Amino acid sequence: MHVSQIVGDQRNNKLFWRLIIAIFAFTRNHANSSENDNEYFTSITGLEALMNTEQTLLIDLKDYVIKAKQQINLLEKEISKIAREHDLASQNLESYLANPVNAYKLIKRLFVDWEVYEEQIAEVINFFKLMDERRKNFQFPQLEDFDESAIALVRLQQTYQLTVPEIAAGKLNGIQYGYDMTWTDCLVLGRQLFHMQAYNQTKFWLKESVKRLQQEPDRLELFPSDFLQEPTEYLIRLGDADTALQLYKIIAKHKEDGRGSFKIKEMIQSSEILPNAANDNENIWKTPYHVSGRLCHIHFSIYGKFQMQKTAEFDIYQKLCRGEMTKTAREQRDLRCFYVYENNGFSRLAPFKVEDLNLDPEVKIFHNILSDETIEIIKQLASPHLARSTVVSREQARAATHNYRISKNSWLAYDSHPSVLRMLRDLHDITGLDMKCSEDLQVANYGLGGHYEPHVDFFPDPSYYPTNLPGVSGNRISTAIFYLSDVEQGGATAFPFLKLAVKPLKGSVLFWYNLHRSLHGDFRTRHGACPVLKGSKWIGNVWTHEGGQELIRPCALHQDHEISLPYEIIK
Ligand SMILES: O=C(O)CCC(=O)C(=O)O
Ligand SMILES: [Fe+2]
Repeated sequence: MHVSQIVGDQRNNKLFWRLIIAIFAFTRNHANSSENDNEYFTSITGLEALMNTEQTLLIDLKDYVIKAKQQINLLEKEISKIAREHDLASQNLESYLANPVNAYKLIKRLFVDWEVYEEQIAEVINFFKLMDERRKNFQFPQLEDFDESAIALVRLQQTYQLTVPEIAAGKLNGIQYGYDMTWTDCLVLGRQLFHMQAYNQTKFWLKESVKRLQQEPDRLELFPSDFLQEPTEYLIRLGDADTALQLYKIIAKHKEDGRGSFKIKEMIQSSEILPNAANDNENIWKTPYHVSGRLCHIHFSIYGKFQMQKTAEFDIYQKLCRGEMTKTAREQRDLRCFYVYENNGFSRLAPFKVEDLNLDPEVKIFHNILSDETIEIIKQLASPHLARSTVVSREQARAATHNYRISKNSWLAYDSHPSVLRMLRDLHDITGLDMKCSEDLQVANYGLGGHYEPHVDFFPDPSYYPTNLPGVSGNRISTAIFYLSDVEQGGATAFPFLKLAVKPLKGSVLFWYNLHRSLHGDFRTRHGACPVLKGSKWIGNVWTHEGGQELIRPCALHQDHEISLPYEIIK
C-alpha cells in the first residue's frame, strides 16, 4: 500500500480506540489479581471511594485524549510530508536519490525522525505507567465486586419481581431513577450471568442487549467481532436461535470483519443446547439458604450447585418485602400507640412514643428517638471502621461471610461518645431493661441489593453465647434496631411468621424480645433485612443479654416456649 493512502484513513482512529480498550482490558485483569480487602459491593460507603477513583481517571483520560489528538495531528503531518517525498521519488527514483539534499533527508529521517516518532508513540504506553500509579494510590473494585454487584441486581429483580426491560430502562418499581443501560451494559451482564450458570437470566439480558443494539448500534465499531460472537453462541446454546440470528445480522451489517469471522449456520448446527436452559429459575438459582442451626434449606444459587426448593417462609418473606402481605384489620385490632414515661422522671415531661407492631411476641417501634445530628455523629464515628458483616452458624465454628448477609458493620463502645451512651439510656428508659448487659452498638450499612435473609438473633445453642464480652452473659434477650436512615425503596425489616414488614424510619427504634419469658428462644421472631432497592440503609443494633434481667422480666408460672417450637423447623 502506498504511504499516502494511509493518510486520513479512519483506521487510525480505530487503532486509537483499540488501544484504549486494550488499556481497559489490562485494567480489569490487573484488578482481578489481588485480595479483595474492601468488598465495595457490600455497602454504599465504599462506592463513594470508587466514584472518586473514576473522577481522577476521567481527568487522566481527558488529558490523554487531548494529547493523543495533538500527537495524531502531528504524526499525520509527518506522514503527509514523507508521502510527498515518496511521490516525488516514484517519478524517477535514481535522479531523486542523486540529489544530495534528498539523500541527506532520507538518511536523517531514518536516523533521527523515526526515533522521534517512536518516542511520541511510546508516550501512549506511559498511560500504563500512570495506571499502575493510580492503581497503587486509588481504590479499585475486584472480580468479586463485579460478580456480586451482578448478583445483587438479580436478587433485586427476583425479590421485587422486576422485569429486565424495566431495570435496563433505569426504572425500579415503576419509578424512573437512573439512566438507561446501554446495549454493552446488558451484554456484559448477560455474559457474566452465563458464566455463573444463571442461564435464564442470561437469555433476558442478551435479548435486551440485542433489542437495544438494533435501536442504536452506537459504539459497535469499538468492539472486535469476537466480543459479539461469544454471546451469539450463548444464545444458541440457550435455545434462542432467533435472537442469535438477529445479533448475527447486526454484526454482519455493521462490521466489516463480521461476515467472515464465523458462520452462524455451522454454529447453530454444532452448538449443544444446554439442558434445563429454558426453565432454570428453580434449578439454577439455588444457594444454601441460611437457616440458623438447621440443615441448609435452599433457594437461589447463582452457582447452580444445589437443588433444593426455596421454603414457604422465604416465599412469605419476599412477599412482605414487596409489600404484598400485611396483617388483616382483625390482626391489627389490638395494636396500640401509647406514651411511656415510667422508668425516668424526666420522661414525664417528654414521654416516649411507642407503637405496637405485634403483641405476641412483643414487637414495638419507638418514634422520634434520635435527632439527625446524633445520627450524623454515629455514622461518622462508625464509618472509618466498617468491615464486611459476618454470620455465626452451627455449621461453622467461626464467624464467616455469606451471601445471605451482605452489608458492612462496625462496633462502637458506649463510652466512645455521649450520644452513643444516650442511646442505651433511652432504651432503658423505654423498656425498663438493664442495659449494662448489652453488646457494643453495631452500626451497619447496606448497599444496593444489600440484605440479610431471615434468621434469629438469639443463639439456639448455649455453646455460642459470647464469652469474651465483659458484663454480658446469657442469650440475647432483646434486639433494638435504631434506624439511622430512611430507605427510598426496599430495605424493610420483615418477620415472615408475624406477617410484618417494618419500613426503616430515620430516628425510630424497632424493638422486640428474642426469648420467651422462660428464656427459651422464640422462633417466631425470625426476621430478615429485605434487599435495598434504592438508597443507602443505615442501622444501629443493640443486643441486650439475659444476665441481670431476672427481676425485670421474670419467667411466668407456666412454660411458654412450646408455642414457638413449631416455627423452629422451617418449611
Ligand atoms: O437491617 C435490618 O432491618 C435487620 C438487621 C438484622 O436483623 C441484624 O442485623 O441482625
Ligand atoms: Fe437480626
